[in-house]
Amino acid sequence: MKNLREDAFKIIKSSIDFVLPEKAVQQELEMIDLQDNIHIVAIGKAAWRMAKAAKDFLKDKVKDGIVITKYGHSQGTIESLQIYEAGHPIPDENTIKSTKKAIELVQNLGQGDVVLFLVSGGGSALFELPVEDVTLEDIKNVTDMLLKSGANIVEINTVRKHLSRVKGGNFAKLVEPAKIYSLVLSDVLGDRLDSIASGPAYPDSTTTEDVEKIIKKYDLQLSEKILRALKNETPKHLDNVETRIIGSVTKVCESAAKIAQHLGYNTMILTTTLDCESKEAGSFLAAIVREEKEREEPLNIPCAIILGGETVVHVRGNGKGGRNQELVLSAARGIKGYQEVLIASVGTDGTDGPTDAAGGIVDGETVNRLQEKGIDVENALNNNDSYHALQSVDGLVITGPTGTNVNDLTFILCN
Ligand SMILES: Nc1ncnc2c1ncn2[C@@H]1O[C@H](COP(=O)(O)OP(=O)(O)O)[C@@H](O)[C@H]1O
Ligand SMILES: O=C(O)[C@@H](CO)OP(=O)(O)O
Ligand SMILES: [Mg+2]
Repeated sequence: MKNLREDAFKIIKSSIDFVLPEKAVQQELEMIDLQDNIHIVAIGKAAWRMAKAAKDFLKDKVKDGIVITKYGHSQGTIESLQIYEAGHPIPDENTIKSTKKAIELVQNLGQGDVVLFLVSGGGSALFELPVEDVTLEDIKNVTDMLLKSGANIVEINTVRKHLSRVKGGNFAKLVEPAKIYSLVLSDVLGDRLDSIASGPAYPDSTTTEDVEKIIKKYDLQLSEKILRALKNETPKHLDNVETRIIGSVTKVCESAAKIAQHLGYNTMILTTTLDCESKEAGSFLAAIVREEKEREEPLNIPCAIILGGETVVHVRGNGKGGRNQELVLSAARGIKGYQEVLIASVGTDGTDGPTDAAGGIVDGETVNRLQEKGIDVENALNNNDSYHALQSVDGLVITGPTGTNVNDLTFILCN
């Protein structure tokens, strides 16, 4: 007899453990011949663990360095490195303060110097110094508007890059003439290096014309000042950078598949590029569950169907939630009454939206349990209040910050 819920938590924990950055950072450093006097700059939600792994491996070769991560994501001091925490997903004063410190660290380096740049998602909010005339307040407003617009991360970062002195390759320019080795943990579908953390050390493929299209597409209401600032073009060529991707959503899907197989499920990775509206993804997953229960297609049961990606939410209500929680709550509607089924979805960084949950988990009884509590699923979804709905039926997955960030893992278990 299988315990689907227990298995789901095992799959979540083990597959996230598998994509913690330590091993990947070390493996990559073993292949690069770095001399002494290395300067570490680590940004993003996985910055602390990436920097710790690099320092443990390179030891005294590290001259100095800086870690900029999200609040609650650092785990103490690291010898020779300054550690900062700042606001995410909306940047704050500490974002600017620590970014200035990073610039100070690199701006007077010479040709023989090397910056080891450790990049992970979250970097866009955590690493920022706006172009002239644009204030932190402006950046906060634009970020908030973009995050709620339903724009995907590539579109969001296309706009952010054109307002920044460090994004879109601009940081690499500040590091010149020193060289940058960049190790990147990808949380962007298709591993687009100019989008991950807004590509501070990668030639930017997006243009001011792209920015204009995005403003039109999402009807963004921006001031004259911001529109003027958005005319800044980003660097298209960089000569001082070498970049390697050391982890992505594909890896977490592969590890989830292995664990599910080990637990006795027939397993398939359906996609690693799920990118539609969260609610629609939920409905689609419910349809797959019904197919499994009615016809045992596409897999014989017991089965685990795994998806990776990053869905989007048009936030219109004023509830609390995140894209993974919204996805599973939406899915709960379509699997109502089915026995021995489960759908789970989590952010591998341990935080889904502005909540303390990594994601959510639902089964065939979830909607009935919500009704017993007097919660209407449609209302909760319309108000983007998936967190409180799931909380009332023990449907939240809480892991705390994981120290990695390779996007979202979603899966179905059927027995
Ligand atoms: N109440 C809500 N319900 C669902 N999604 C939300 C809600 N509030 C914010 N979001 C979504 O959460 C996203 C930010 O969540 P977060 O997990 O920090 O993203 P990431 O892990 O990609 O940094 C925003 O893009 C927004 O669309
Ligand atoms: O920093 C960013 O631009 C994005 C993508 O890398 O990460 P997150 O969605 O975690 O903020
Ligand atoms: Mg993201």
